[in-house]
Amino acid sequence: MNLTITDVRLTPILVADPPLLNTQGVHQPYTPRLIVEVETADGVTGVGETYGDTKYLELARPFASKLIGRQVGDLNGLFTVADQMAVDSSRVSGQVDVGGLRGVQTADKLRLSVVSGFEVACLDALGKALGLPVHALLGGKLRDAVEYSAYLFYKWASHPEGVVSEKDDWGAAVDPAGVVEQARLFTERYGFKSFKLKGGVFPPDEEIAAVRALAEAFPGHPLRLDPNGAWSVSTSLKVAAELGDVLEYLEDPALGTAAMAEVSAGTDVPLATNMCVTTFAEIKEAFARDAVQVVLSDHHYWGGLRNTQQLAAICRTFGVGVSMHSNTHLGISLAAMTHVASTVPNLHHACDSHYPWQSEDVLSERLTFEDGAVKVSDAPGLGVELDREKLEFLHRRWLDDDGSLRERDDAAAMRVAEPGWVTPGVPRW
Ligand SMILES: O=C([O-])[C@@H](O)[C@@H](O)[C@H](O)[C@@H](O)C(=O)[O-]
Ligand SMILES: [Mg+2]
Repeated sequence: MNLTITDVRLTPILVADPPLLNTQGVHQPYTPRLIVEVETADGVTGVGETYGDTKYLELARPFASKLIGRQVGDLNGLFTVADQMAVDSSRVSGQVDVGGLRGVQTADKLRLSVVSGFEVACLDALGKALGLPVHALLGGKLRDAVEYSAYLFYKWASHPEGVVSEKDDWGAAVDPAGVVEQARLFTERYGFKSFKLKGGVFPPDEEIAAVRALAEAFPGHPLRLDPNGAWSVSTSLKVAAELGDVLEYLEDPALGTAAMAEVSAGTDVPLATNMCVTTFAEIKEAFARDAVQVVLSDHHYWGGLRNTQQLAAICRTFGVGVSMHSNTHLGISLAAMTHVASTVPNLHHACDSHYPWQSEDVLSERLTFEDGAVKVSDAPGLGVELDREKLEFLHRRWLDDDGSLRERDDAAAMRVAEPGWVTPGVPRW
C-alpha cells in the first residue's frame, strides 16, 4: 500500500443559500465553500470541505503544494506544515477581523480552518485505503447515530427582487407564528427534537415571544436562542430571566468572555458559545471565569476532528459541556461532524447543522436525518461519494461570479434590500 500524496485538488464553489437573517444582515444567495481532494499514489482519493472565501483559498493553495510527497496518515504533520507557513508568510499574519459570527478571525484561526479541510480529506483517504470508517481512525464510535437540532432562522420568503437566486420552499418567518411554522416543517421533514433560533435580528421582546411560542407548540423540547453577541449584559440577563424555564441554553447572548462571565454570574441558565471560546488559547480565561457552560466546536476553525476530540477532553476535565456549531456547509462537513461527534463521550446536546438549508451538494447521495439524527456510517472513510458533475456545476458558478459573492458578506446582501444598512454595533440592544 502506498499512502504517499501525489495530487491535491482544490475546487472553490458557490452553493445556494436562502435569505436567512442574522444580526449582521442576511445570507447572500450563494455562499463560497472549498472542496479539497487528496489523492494517494495508489489512486485513493479523500475529500474534505471548509470555508471558501478568498482569504481561505489564499492559504489553502500554498498549503496544498506542500503536501505532495507526504504521507496521508501524517496528520500531525499537517500542523507542522501550517506552522511553517505561518513563519514563512507575513501576508495574513496578525490579520484580525473582530465581530464576525465565528468569533475573532485571527490568521491562526484561518489557517486552522484550512488545515481542517485537509485533515478530513486525509482521514477519508486513509480510511478508504485501510477499509476503515473515519470514526474508527478516531478511536471508534460510541453511538450509532448523532442527534442534530433544527436550526431555525428568521427568514424572508425570497432574496430581494432582482437578485439571482434559487427558489426555496420554506416560506417566510419574521414573527412568532412564522418561526413555529418553520419549526413544524423541520420536525415533519427531519424529525428534529430540539430547536435553536438564530436571534439578534429583532428587538429582544419579539424574540422572547418567538421562543415562548415554540415552547407552547413543542412542550418539553430543548430550546436555544443565539443572538450572536448582539445584547448587552443587562438585556441578556432580562432574556435569561424571562425564558429561563424553557431554555436548554442561551448561546452567545453577549459578546466576549468578560461580558459572558457577567451574564453567567447573574443567571442559572447555561450559556453556550461558538464566539468567545474558538481556540485553545481562549479556554483558560473563559473556564476560570465560568463564562460558559457549553463550548460549541466548529471542527473547521478548531483545526479538524482530532482537535475537536481534544477540546472535548478539556471540556470533560473542567465539567464544561461540549457540542458542535455549524455554518453554511455541505454533506462532506456533515459527515465529518457526524464521525467525530460519534466518538465524543461527553456529547449531551444535539449538534447544530445548517445542512437542511442547503438544497445543493457535491455528493452523489445526500446525507439524511432520521428522527433528527444522522446515522454514523461504517463504510470506509467518510462514507460519502463526490459527484464530479455537481462539483463542476458549482465550481462553474464560482468561476462565472464577478467576485462579489466569493466573500461571504451578509451586510452587503442586506444593503440590496436596505440601502445604507451597516452591521449594527455591539451591543445592539
Ligand atoms: O449562518 C448564520 O447566519 C449563523 O449566524 C452563523 O454565521 C454562525 O456562525 C452560527 O451559526 C452561530 O451559531 O453563531
Ligand atoms: Mg452561535
